[in-house]
Amino acid sequence: MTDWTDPETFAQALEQVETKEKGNCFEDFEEGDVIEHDPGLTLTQFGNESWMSQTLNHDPTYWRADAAEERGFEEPPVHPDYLTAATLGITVEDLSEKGGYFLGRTDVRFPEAPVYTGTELHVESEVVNRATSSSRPEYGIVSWRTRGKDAETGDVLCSYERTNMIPRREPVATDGSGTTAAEDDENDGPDLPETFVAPEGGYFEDFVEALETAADEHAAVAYRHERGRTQDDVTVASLPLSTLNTAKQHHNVDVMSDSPSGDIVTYGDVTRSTALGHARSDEETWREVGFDDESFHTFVAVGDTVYAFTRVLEADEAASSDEAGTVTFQHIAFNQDDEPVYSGTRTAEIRKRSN
Ligand SMILES: CC(C)(COP(=O)(O)OP(=O)(O)OC[C@H]1O[C@@H](n2cnc3c(N)ncnc32)[C@H](O)[C@@H]1OP(=O)(O)O)[C@@H](O)C(=O)NCCC(=O)NCCSC(=O)C[C@](C)(O)C(=O)O
Repeated sequence: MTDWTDPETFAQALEQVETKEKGNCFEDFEEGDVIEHDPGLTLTQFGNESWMSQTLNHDPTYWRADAAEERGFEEPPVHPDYLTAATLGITVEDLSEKGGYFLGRTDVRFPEAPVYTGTELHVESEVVNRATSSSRPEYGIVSWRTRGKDAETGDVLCSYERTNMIPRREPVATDGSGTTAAEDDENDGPDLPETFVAPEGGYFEDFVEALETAADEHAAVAYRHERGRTQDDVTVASLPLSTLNTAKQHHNVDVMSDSPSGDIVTYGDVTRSTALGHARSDEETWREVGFDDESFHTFVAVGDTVYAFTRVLEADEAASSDEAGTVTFQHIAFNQDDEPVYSGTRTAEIRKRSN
């Protein structure tokens, strides 16, 4: 009788059998397709707190009943970064489990009303664009518009448009016209302002004052945050799986050894949330309004440290509450070699100093 566990026999069996594949390739997506994602999850206090603790998002509003009540919430709400990561995590099985990297996202929006733990999330996505990659024939580029809804009420809790590199079944011939970083560098040297201004504090008025100072001098409001978070097994593998993100990029070292990164990499939402956590620790955040033009520039892996840099772009008195004003930031996450790994603009309401 055949011993199927004999290594030689088993190796041959492995070669001959069909693999029940997961996920979809570039060719499987058609513009206009709407995909209702079967996985869904309940936004739990444990999931919320694990995400926030590990990404250094320690704003007491999300942790303590008295601080939440002071902000007008019934209890500590779900953090917008965990909500965003969970909305995306649920989509991975259908959209990006096949591999390929998260390149960018824009138009990330949240409603004004807070979301509380216990809410069941139901997510759907529409394919909005498919494009050939001119530099990487084995991949295509796909964009989806995704909506995370309260499964009970149907209210949209988080929406965005995301773009990924997605493996093709068959590589295509390309013109190879992608511009390389070296070519870009040849054209321009750095063009930075002479002076950098940092706000004195973290209230809305501090950002307004810093912008006014910078307007008077040939200057920009830009500063770095001191904290860094070295990536470990928890941030790279555990946090994405806690959002049902099944992308092999984060937990299958075997497959990833033969990929552009050569190793498992941090989930883009962990990298970005960590940098935002550093930035928020130096401000009085009132409410997250949205994010645009988010890009992931290079890989982050176990052992890399995520730091954050902030530019303040605009401040506006108008906000959903008299207690806050609206500030637009550009945040850049960077690693221990000072290489940008993520950038994006963020619009947030920032608390005003009480008189
Ligand atoms: C992927 C790498 C190696 C390619 O690096 P490269 O040097 O080959 O090229 P590139 O220029 O950066 O980008 C390749 C192509 O994508 C295009 N592209 C680029 N960005 C955008 C964008 N926003 N929107 C639309 N298109 C974009 C770009 O224009 C170019 O087109 P081309 O081939 O025709 O010249 C490099 O960009 C890189 O290392 N990026 C970081 C990727 C990363 O670490 N992402 C986060 C982790 S993966 C993840 O979280 C996964 C997730 C969430 O679980 C899940 O989707 O399932």
